[in-house]
This record gives sequence, structure tokens and C-alpha cells, in this order.
Amino acid sequence: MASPLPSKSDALYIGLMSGTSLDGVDAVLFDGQAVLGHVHAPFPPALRDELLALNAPGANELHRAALAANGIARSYADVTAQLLEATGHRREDITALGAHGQTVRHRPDGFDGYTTQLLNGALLAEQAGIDVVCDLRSRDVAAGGQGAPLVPAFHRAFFGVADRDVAALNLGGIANLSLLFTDGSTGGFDTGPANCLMDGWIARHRGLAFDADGAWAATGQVLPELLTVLLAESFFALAPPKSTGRDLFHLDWLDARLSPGQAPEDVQATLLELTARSAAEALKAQMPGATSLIACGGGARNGRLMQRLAELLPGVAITSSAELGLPVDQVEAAAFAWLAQCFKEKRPGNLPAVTGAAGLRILGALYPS
Ligand SMILES: Nc1ncnc2c1ncn2[C@@H]1O[C@H](COP(=O)(O)OP(=O)(O)OP(=O)(O)O)[C@@H](O)[C@H]1O
Ligand SMILES: CC(=O)N[C@H]1[C@@H]2OC[C@@H](O2)[C@@H](O)[C@@H]1O[C@H](C)C(=O)O
Repeated sequence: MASPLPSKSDALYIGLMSGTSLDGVDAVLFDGQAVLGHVHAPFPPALRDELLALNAPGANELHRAALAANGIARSYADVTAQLLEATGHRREDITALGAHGQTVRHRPDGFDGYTTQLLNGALLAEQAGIDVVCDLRSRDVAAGGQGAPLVPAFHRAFFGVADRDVAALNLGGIANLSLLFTDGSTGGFDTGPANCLMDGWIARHRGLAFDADGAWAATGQVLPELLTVLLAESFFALAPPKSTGRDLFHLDWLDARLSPGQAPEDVQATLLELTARSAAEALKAQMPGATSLIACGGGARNGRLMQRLAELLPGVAITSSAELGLPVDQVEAAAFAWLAQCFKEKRPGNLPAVTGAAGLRILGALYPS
């Protein structure tokens, strides 16, 4: 069983999340039960470009990764200062920062499995003057797990109810599903791309960071042959535990599957359909009786995507996490604040049934303030 939400206490934590969409940092102030403040800050454009580049093999990676890890620490320290100012708190009030770092490689499988979240935790502790709990995935991988997704344990604690099975779908760069069964068991896995391919495609063709509300996708037609080719990717058919990232789903992966003459807006429509179809099929396969789905992550703001999910999941009531008190951009950052709290209280943060780890583990490494 996951660690349940502890009682509200005087202890305050800050969660810092920068996810696979690379849209920047979300920071929340968390009191063990609720979010008390939220700040979002985009990455400086040069850092964002470098992080995107570091997701693929390249020259002089060690040096570049070290500089990027410094840049992330500075961004995290800045957003922490902004959050403290916005909420009227001092750094002495905060028990710890739960800092995700930036995933640039995720290869958890096998004897040499690893997962890399760039962050100079020492520099963050130095600059913020607050204990830093980071590297929250590696221990689960060391125990044979995927190291991801980690959020299902938090979803269980925050969204689980006794009277019906509930699923939660995070639509970030990658999509991940949590399955919260009434018997107390919890499942979870990545379903595939959410926004990372759509973001990359609209950036290439229209110079935009993302397809607001899916409006561009809505001008195109789904290409059935392309959709079939994309859905043939073996990741979609894998049984859980499973996780993925930009290691697999990147524009080169898409380019290798395109045919001449396909209109960019039709490709975008097909990518949106890929996200909706892969998530909906995964839910139907793993929780056949689902009637409730909670959506979170930036993709929950994409009206066209939410419409397609609703059409593919008749009989499933889809609500936003915001309706349950946690705005869509705050869920993952709150989860990493909660994971820092688990670490400080010496409670496990992983769910072996989700990640496939050999057992419950305390997640994270500490850089004292
Ligand atoms: N209004 C909107 N319309 C369409 N898409 C949106 C909108 N707002 C945000 N998004 C999408 O949400 C993405 C950001 O989502 P989010 O911050 O949840 O991802 P992340 O946390 O970086 O990724 P992950 O959860 O995979 O780690 C943006 O890149 C964009 O594609
Ligand atoms: C390795 C990694 O960073 N994985 C992320 C990514 O973004 C979404 C999905 O893929 C999920 O598996 C995970 O993030 C969330 C926060 C998680 O661990 O639950």
C-alpha cells in the first residue's frame, strides 16, 4: 500500500517539477494535504533548447549535462524564491524541497537500467538554503523497477475513494494512467505520448510551443493509415509495468513513419488521435469497468483532446483534477512535495505493483541546507 496522505501538520514542503514537455518549472507549497501556493516559470530559452538536445545522443555530453544541471538548479532556486515571496513564507519555514530535475534519459530496463534527471542538488541547496530531496527515481530502478510513474501513489492518497474504481490520467509530454481500485490496490503505467509529439510538430510547422486547445489539429483530418502505423509501435501492446519518454517518442520516430504528401494539419490531427486512442485503449484494457476518469496535466486544457477522450470512453465521466481541489498544473509538483515528505518521514514512496520494483523503498537523496 502507498503511504497515505499524512495529517496536515506544521511542516511545509515545496515541490518542484519540470516534466517531459519542457515547458518550464511548476512549484507548489504543500502542507501535507493541500496546495497553498503555486508559481510557474518557463525555462530560459537557451536552457530549454539545450535540455531538448540532451535528450538525444550528442557530442561532449558530460560537460553540457553538468552545465544544464547547474542551470536547472538556478531556475529551481529562482522559482522557489518567487513562491516564498508570493506566499509570505521564509525559507526557514520549509522542511524540504522535493525536486524532480529534468529527465534526459530513461532506460530503466535490465541489468544496466538507469534513469537520469539532471539537477545539481548541491547548488540548489546552496542557493535556496533549504534541504533538497532529489534523485527520486533511481532507488526504484535499483530495486528492479521502472522508476516511473511515481505519481500513482500520490493519486491513490489524494483521489482514491472507497465506493468506486477511479482512474487518473496525466497528459504531460508523456501520458500516464493511475488505476485506483476500490479494494485499495493501485495500478499505473505510461500509456505513450501525450503532448510531446504534437508540441514538436507544431513547433516545426508553425513556430508555436503547443497547439492551444487542439485548434490546429481540429482543422485536419485523421489519417487512418498513419494512425495504424503509429499504433503498431510495440510499446503500446506491452503489459505493465512500463514507462517511456523522449528516448522513444521524438520527431525522428514520427518522421520514420510518415509518407509523402501528408498535410501537416492532418498529421497533427492524427497525433492528437494517437494520444486519445492509446490512453483510452489502455484504460479499457486495464480497468474495464471504469466509470470515473480524472484528467490532469497541461493536456487537460486541450478541449479537442478531451472531446476525443470522451467520445472514445462512453460511460466514463471525465472530470478535471481542478474540480477535486488540485488544478491540472499542480498535481505533479504536489506529488513531488509529497515524496519529499515521505522521505523526511522515512516512509516509502514507490508502489512495487506499479513500477515492478522488488519492494517498497524510501525514494530520494538528501542535500542538507
Ligand atoms: N491550452 C492548452 N491547449 C493545449 N495544450 C496545452 C494547453 N496548455 C498546456 N498544454 C499542453 O500541456 C503541455 C504541458 O503539460 P505539463 O506541464 O503537464 O507537462 P510536463 O509536466 O512537462 O510533462 P510530464 O507530465 O510528461 O512530465 C504543453 O507542452 C502543451 O502541450
Ligand atoms: C522518467 C520520467 O521522468 N517519467 C515521467 C514522464 O512524464 C509523465 C510520465 O513520463 C511519467 O512516467 C513520469 O512523470 C510522472 C511525474 C510520474 O513519475 O508519475
